[in-house]
Amino acid sequence: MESYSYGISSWLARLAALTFALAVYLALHRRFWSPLALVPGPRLASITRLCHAYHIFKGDNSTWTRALHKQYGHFVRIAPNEVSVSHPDGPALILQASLRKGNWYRVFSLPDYRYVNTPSILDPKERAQRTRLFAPAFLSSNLLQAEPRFDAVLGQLFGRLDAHAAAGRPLHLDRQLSFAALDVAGEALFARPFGFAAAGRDLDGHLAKGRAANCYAAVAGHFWTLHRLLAANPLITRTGLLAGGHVMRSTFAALRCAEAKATDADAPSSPSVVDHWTKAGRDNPEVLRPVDVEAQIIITVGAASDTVSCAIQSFVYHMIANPTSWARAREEIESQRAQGFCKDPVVSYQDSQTLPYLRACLHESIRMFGPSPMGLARVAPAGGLSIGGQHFPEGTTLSINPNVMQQSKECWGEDAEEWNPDRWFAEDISSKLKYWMAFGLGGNKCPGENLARIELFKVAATLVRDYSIRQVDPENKWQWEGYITRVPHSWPVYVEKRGV
Ligand code: HEM
Repeated sequence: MESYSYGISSWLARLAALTFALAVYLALHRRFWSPLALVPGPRLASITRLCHAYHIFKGDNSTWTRALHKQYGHFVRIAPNEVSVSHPDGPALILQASLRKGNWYRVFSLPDYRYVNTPSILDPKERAQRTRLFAPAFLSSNLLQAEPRFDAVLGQLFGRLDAHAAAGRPLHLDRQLSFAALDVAGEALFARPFGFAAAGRDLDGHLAKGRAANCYAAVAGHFWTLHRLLAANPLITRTGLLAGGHVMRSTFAALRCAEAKATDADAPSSPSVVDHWTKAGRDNPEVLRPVDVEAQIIITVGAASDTVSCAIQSFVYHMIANPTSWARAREEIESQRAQGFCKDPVVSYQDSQTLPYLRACLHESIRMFGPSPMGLARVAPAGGLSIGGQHFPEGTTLSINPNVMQQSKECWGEDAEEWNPDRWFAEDISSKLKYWMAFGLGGNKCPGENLARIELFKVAATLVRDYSIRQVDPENKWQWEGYITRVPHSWPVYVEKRGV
């Protein structure tokens, strides 16, 4: 018996020694013999993905990546097989070329790996085929048919501001903006709100759960095999442990309703995004199964609120820190009002397009602090890819972080890190637009950009016209975590309503 247990422990010791030797070999290989060995970056990052994953988990991936580029230059090895690129040719060669997406994107298969949607499809041709069916629903002309319904939701948001202004109470604008963005998304997608803006509070802990899921997914995408076994496993989703919540229940109820409406000859005109998509599914059953439409809707609901909330927060935060910009934007609106524009209770999208300075401020605030903190990752094609004289072998993951490019002095000039909306009127601005990539670039660009722009312009114009806003503590800096989306918080404000 003794010799039997001695035999087992000796085998275990040998197994441990072998595992250790393999790990050392792998580390040495990645560090010194990999084709990327000469690309600079933190030593630990060249050996293990854990270093990058740690910064994603901490929520500071975007600032970490920016600091690394300042230290190491255009190319930084942020993981054994991933190089972050800040070379000015990078956006065109990586994002505007039709390259396969990095494996991380598979994490968007939600609720589990059986569900395929456009962000989780890595192959560019396959993705483009499906995007062609989904995209028409997001044309501005379609979305704007729902503008009166958006106004009803935004009216609830501004009603909340009015109540806080009247009571002189501090307001957590970040939360109210997220509620409104969720409900505008509900209106656009299903022609019904989720009910957050009316309630003025989180329902079913959606925001908190969503942010935990955002953190989990941002990390889990880099550990796909484990994720597939655990959270993205149909056996787990069937238990219902991870699904559910008010938004999911409302989403599926609205979907069933859209499917029923599809067979209803008396269905009203002005179809919602989901009406368009269920019809596209019926017309193209070989490409788009009902489950594919569901997968696309789930991801779209998830992508539509914190992004918009972050962008509007960025606008307000930067504008109140730069009161001359706020005053100039208000002057612009007043002069348009004198000519009969911008008079609706919530400024119409059409009227907001007569405000070039406001547009410049919106673009500048998203340039300074955009909602997407992750590097947008693509894979070097057969034959590899050369950028600025550096060759990357086939299969290397090359990522571009929008925040790095948007504040690069090489791309934007010496004042790249400073607030300056006037840069958007400079003669050479068109040559810089390829470095403004808050919505991504190329074939994978954000499909929700039109909806986001409608919300951003309407809310920004109405806020500047009707309110004065200041932080409760003017010295306070907002806080934020950046996982898949950056979510600022902890900067309560006082609002004052203007007599307009
Ligand atoms: C200011 C607001 C927004 C910003 C800055 C933003 C930004 C982005 C970015 C950077 C991407 C990834 C591009 C890439 O992987 O290369 C993306 C993808 C996506 N966005 Fe947005 N987004 C915003 C609002 C919205 C809204 C309102 C919706 C929905 C109505 C939406 C839906 C999506 C979807 C579904 C994807 C995945 C697209 C795909 O790969 O097929 N986004 N967005």
